[in-house]
Amino acid sequence: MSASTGSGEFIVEGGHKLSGEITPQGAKNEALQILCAVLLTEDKVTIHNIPNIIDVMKLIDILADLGVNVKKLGEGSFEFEAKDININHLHSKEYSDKASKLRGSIMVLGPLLARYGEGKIPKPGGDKIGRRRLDTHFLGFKKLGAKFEYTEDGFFKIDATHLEGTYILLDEPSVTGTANIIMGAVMAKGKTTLYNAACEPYIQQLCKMLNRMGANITGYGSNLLSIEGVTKLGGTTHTMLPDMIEIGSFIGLAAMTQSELTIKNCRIDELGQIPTVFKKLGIEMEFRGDDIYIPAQEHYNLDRFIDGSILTVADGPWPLFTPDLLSIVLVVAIQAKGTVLVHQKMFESRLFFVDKLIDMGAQIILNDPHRATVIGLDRTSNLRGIQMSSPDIRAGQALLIAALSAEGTSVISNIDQIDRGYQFIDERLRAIGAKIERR
Ligand SMILES: CC(=O)N[C@H]1[C@@H](OP(=O)(O)OP(=O)(O)OC[C@H]2O[C@@H](n3ccc(=O)[nH]c3=O)[C@H](O)[C@@H]2O)O[C@H](CO)[C@@H](O)[C@@H]1O
Ligand SMILES: C=C(OP(=O)(O)O)C(=O)O
Repeated sequence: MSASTGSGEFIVEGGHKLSGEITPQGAKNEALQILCAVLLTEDKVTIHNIPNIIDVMKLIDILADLGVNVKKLGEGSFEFEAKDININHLHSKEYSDKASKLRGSIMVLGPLLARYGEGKIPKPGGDKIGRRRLDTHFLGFKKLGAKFEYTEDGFFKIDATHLEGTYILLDEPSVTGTANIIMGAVMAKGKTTLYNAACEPYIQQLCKMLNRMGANITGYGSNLLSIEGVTKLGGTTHTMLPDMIEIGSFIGLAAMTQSELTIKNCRIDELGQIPTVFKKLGIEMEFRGDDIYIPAQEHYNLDRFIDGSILTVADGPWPLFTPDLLSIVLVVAIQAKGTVLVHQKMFESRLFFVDKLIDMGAQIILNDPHRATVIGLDRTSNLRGIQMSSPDIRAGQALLIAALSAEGTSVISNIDQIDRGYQFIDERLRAIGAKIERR
């Protein structure tokens, strides 16, 4: 499968205002869950609004290798039929190589366990943003009756002849862990109660899809799920929500580049705290139907807390603010008026990219690996274009936003870190006036 890929670099000429409309792609992290769920039935599953990004295309490739019949119906629309799965493929080098390239591949385990009683995966890839443990997944599978082994050659293996529903208290509300355990439990015997479950819109979408396939899940949207096992699931049609992380990134982009932008079809009702947090950064926005309109703003003032103390923006499991947008918040604060503490609680190594922003002229203190204080420039000086490498998907997008706002030319290398999550980003930004080239 081909994606909007590229190794290579972006050459960005900063300092140009953008304008017009931009439409968010389908949600990356939802797509990774939904695609794995096609393994749960031998019937046809049609999925729309699949983003054309590296991680998603890699996962579709893995499904095809496993024997899923994949048919492209149109842009972003595919039909999947998991009739004859070749479970032996799990032991091949090809599977091992491909599955270790992305985080989302871990979610093939739940469906394979539910349908075939076994699953195997190498340590999955994804962003290198600190320790990313997988314990929650396997604690859940073990509770359902599976045997778990971490093999000497670095594979996570699960086996179960019989899965039985039970009460599971998750040690943390892991997003992919919750999705995996739900998919493992949908066809287990009896009732599974899952407490301290993640409840991101991604999980809610997955549960809605599974229910349409014949599952019996209640409580999604909260941290207490009840799953009555069924014997079989059937086909369905599913449409991905717009990517809320892209929406947040575009809000940040508009503010930093003083651009008037309309972000189309945002499903504002599913955005949780995202608009509120950007409003706390002083960014004006108007909801026009389901579009978010952002006027060109030369200045924006960071809020303070009611008692006048300095604002903190921190992440947390949904419905708290998603960690995937903190890098964008950080970059937006650079040109705001005021001071903000950005507190990345969930990941240990996601803030180190601030060094590059400091090189560009930003006023930031990295207090420790989890916290950075940004002292807004309020446009008293511009960022300068520099040469930099994109360390992870969201830091990459944050650096791109910084580069678009900066004076002069920036070169951003390692851009498949950006292409991993943002579909044809250079083309889409050029369409609203950005001077960006891929080489
Ligand atoms: C493919 C995919 O869907 N990736 C997303 C998924 O990753 P993923 O499912 O891998 O992330 P998890 O939810 O498991 O955990 C993320 C990190 O937060 C920590 N943690 C988690 C819960 C908690 O209450 N306290 C805490 O500190 C975990 O230990 C871990 O370091 O969810 C993350 C958290 O929203 C997002 O950043 C990733 O983009
Ligand atoms: C951290 C992210 O992705 P992944 O879990 O795939 O590394 C992300 O989408 O911001």
